[in-house]
Amino acid sequence: MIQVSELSHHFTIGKKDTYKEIPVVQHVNFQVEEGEVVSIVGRSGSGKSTLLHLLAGFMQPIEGRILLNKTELTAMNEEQRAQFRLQSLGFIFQNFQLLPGLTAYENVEFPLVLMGIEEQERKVRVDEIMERVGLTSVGPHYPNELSGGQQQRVGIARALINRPAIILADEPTGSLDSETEKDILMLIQSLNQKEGITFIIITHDEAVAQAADRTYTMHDGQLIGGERL
Ligand SMILES: Nc1ncnc2c1ncn2[C@@H]1O[C@H](COP(=O)(O)OP(=O)(O)OP(=O)(O)O)[C@@H](O)[C@H]1O
Repeated sequence: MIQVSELSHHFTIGKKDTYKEIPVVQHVNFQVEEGEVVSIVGRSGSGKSTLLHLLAGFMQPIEGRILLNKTELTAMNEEQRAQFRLQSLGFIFQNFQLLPGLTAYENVEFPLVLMGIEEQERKVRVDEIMERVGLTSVGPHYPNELSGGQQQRVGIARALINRPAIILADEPTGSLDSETEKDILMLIQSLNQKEGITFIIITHDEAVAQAADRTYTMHDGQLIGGERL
């Protein structure tokens, strides 16, 4: 389902004459099967978020290939990647990244507006997803009127709204207290088990890492481990 080969990326920092290349992802190879939950752990600055952003097509790697469901993401231009993301991927952020001027309902609905889906169908789909993640009563509320856990449920509902086969999550429980973290973890597990959604989750959290089928460790831009326990 996900096949990554020889993926490398560096950032360029500094001024024109004295610029430096900082390698961040180095010759990463890995595969994820349909329906797996894979976690990625590793020290701060080891390159985890950069790897996930490459998988989401937010940016293009310097080298290497990413195949998502047999589609080569790395062969697409920026606009094609954005379109592919909108149609086929979900992304969950640590700090939720909700639009503050939109209600919870409108945040979840937003990707469908971008996809040009008409209002009647949008309503059916948003209502169904909101119910599934336990958000029915908070639809009219703005993000700043919601708890952290509720905001993350809105983030998850938004990630689910395009019915993606793959969800990428960058520290999805990193801003939550431990009780709320458990709720969100259970929601992720139930989405995986009931709907077969594949998850790749970056985490610092032991409980989240342990709930995964496999765990990789990112170390200085390289991915190690990942064996099935
Ligand atoms: N846009 C950028 N320009 C220059 N350097 C960057 C950029 N983004 C990230 N970096 C650098 O790349 C390295 C890896 O960053 P990344 O965010 O991928 O690490 P991480 O493992 O996700 O860290 P954390 O756990 O703290 O989120 C860091 O040294 C960071 O400073």
